[in-house]
Amino acid sequence: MNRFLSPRPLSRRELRGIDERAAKELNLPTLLLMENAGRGAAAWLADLAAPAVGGQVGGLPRILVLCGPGNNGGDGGVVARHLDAWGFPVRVVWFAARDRLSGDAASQHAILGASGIDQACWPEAHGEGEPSAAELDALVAGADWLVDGLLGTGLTRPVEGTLRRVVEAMNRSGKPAMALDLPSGLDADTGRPLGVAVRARATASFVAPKLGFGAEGASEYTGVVKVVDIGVPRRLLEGFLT
Ligand SMILES: NC(=O)C1=CN([C@@H]2O[C@H](COP(=O)(O)OP(=O)(O)OC[C@H]3O[C@@H](n4cnc5c(N)ncnc54)[C@H](O)[C@@H]3O)[C@@H](O)[C@H]2O)[C@@H](O)CC1
Ligand SMILES: [K+]
Repeated sequence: MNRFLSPRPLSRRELRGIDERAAKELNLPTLLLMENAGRGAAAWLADLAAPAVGGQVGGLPRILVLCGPGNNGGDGGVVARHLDAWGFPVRVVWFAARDRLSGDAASQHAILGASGIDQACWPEAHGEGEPSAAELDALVAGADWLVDGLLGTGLTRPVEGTLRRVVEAMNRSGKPAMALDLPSGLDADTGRPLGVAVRARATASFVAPKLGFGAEGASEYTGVVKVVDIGVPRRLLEGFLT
């Protein structure tokens, strides 16, 4: 976390603009930004989930990372790899068909596969069709902490179908969850859920807080918010720094 400069809350458009500039102008691969994002979130989660534990593998809480089809899911893959390297029992479930994953998310899926980390794509593992509430309840029941890598700033419409059922199961479980970038389903600009949204214990917000986090009732979904800096140089943040 950056104790020095922190950007003001940004809109979804401003955020995606910074992401694009970082990739285009700096020739900074988005995989590197994703690595910084996931590593920062994982380090915070390790402190939240295992505050007193250190140095031994036994007894670390079980982490279930739930990934969506895009780069928010890719962030989840990075979180899983770092927590696994620190000794946490980790499982990753992608709620997207393998051939639907592309770009950085597909890279992270391949890296997890090569790392021998327990991961599955729901459609392949459970057949087509919507997961049932009971199946999802059983999945999240086996975890102590959940990581929400379903949807980030790519959210463009109310959460429907499978992802809606996953969000509802996460909320029903009462398990503590860390949201990556923002709680899945929360509109970054209004701070209101689009249909449904994850009620997180903590939100690791990349680059800057989202405009909507200050809205009435948004903290029910974000929980405690921390900004995780991902290596965007100050020049790209000029004009946004408090
Ligand atoms: N671009 C970058 O440089 C970085 C992006 N990062 C991550 O990338 C995220 C944005 O990734 P993406 O643009 O791939 O999008 P997301 O991963 O947020 O969303 C994935 C896809 O879900 C689909 N979708 C949108 N609304 C939906 C809905 N209601 N129900 C079901 N599917 C829906 C869209 O096709 C979208 O592309 C950020 O929130 C952040 O977590 C980080 O890795 C940091 C670096
Ligand atoms: K999320």
